[in-house]
Amino acid sequence: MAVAHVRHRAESLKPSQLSPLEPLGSRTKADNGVNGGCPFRSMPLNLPPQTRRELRAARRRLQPRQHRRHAASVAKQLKHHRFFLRARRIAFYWPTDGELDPRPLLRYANQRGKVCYLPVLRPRNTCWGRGKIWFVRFRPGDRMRPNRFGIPEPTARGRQLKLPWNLALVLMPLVGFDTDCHRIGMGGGFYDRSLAYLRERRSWRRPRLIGIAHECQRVARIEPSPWDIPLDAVVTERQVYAKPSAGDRLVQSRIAPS
Ligand SMILES: Nc1nc2c(c(=O)[nH]1)N(C=O)[C@@H](CNc1ccc(C(=O)N[C@@H](CCC(=O)O)C(=O)O)cc1)CN2
Ligand SMILES: Nc1ncnc2c1ncn2[C@@H]1O[C@H](COP(=O)(O)OP(=O)(O)OP(=O)(O)O)[C@@H](O)[C@H]1O
Repeated sequence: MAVAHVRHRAESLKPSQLSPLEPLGSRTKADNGVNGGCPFRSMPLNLPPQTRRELRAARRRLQPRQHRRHAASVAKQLKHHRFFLRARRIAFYWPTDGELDPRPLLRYANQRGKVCYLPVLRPRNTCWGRGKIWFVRFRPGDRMRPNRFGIPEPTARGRQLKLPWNLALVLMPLVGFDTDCHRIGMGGGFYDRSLAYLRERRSWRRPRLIGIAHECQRVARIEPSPWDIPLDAVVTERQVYAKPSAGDRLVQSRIAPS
């Protein structure tokens, strides 16, 4: 329903901006953007601002009942996911702007003895630089204060702070994703900057990264930018999208038409 609404809105966009907003299920397999049938084959992360706005509007249009159902479904799938089961320290986020609500899973995780964190924009002047996030320990009921974007954050004073390499799993909000687990965020680059160390030191401790989204945030294809950190998986109310393995990519390139 929400997707149909997006399609209706999309009709007023320029042709080059149409396809990422269309439900992929409405196209034939040959036309789904993977093999060139899609006029919008790939989408750079430095998107036209209008595309980000449309994707954000799509998730905001979901009804409260749909939000609850999606949140419950994602929690149900993740409770049994091996990354969640194995992780002790897990970063969540406080939902804003129609994002899928991870708080049912947060409550469950807290009951199961997991140590939960929320992102906080650079709480102090530290060597962990500008435009990055810390992760602050959070228990349901803790005091919160809005950050500069109006998103509630736990107050950092006296709380345990963690950097990403101390976490086992980071659940990430997103604005758009594709089935290769590429992510478009709000455009601040906070997660990418905070995880940039993973590009330089591959053997460095790496948290598992799972994007959480509504199905209506799926786009045909995102061309990753050089700073983009790929996710291990994306979970929606419908399914878990796992990052294709190197083996899958090899097979795909062998069968792809030259
Ligand atoms: N729930 C949640 N928490 C999060 C993020 C997120 O995406 N979701 N972030 C993910 O990185 C960080 C915050 N990043 C954000 C980046 C831009 C905007 C935003 O609304 N920008 C406005 C412009 C506002 C302005 O310039 O003052 C906009 O795009 O309209 C919000 C959060 C950390 N916490
Ligand atoms: N590792 C990095 N170092 C410096 N700048 C970066 C890095 N990663 C991203 N940026 C900058 O951040 C800006 C926004 O990046 P991008 O559009 O990928 O953000 P995003 O992933 O959508 O946002 P967010 O992570 O906050 O949800 C880019 O213009 C880029 O210049």
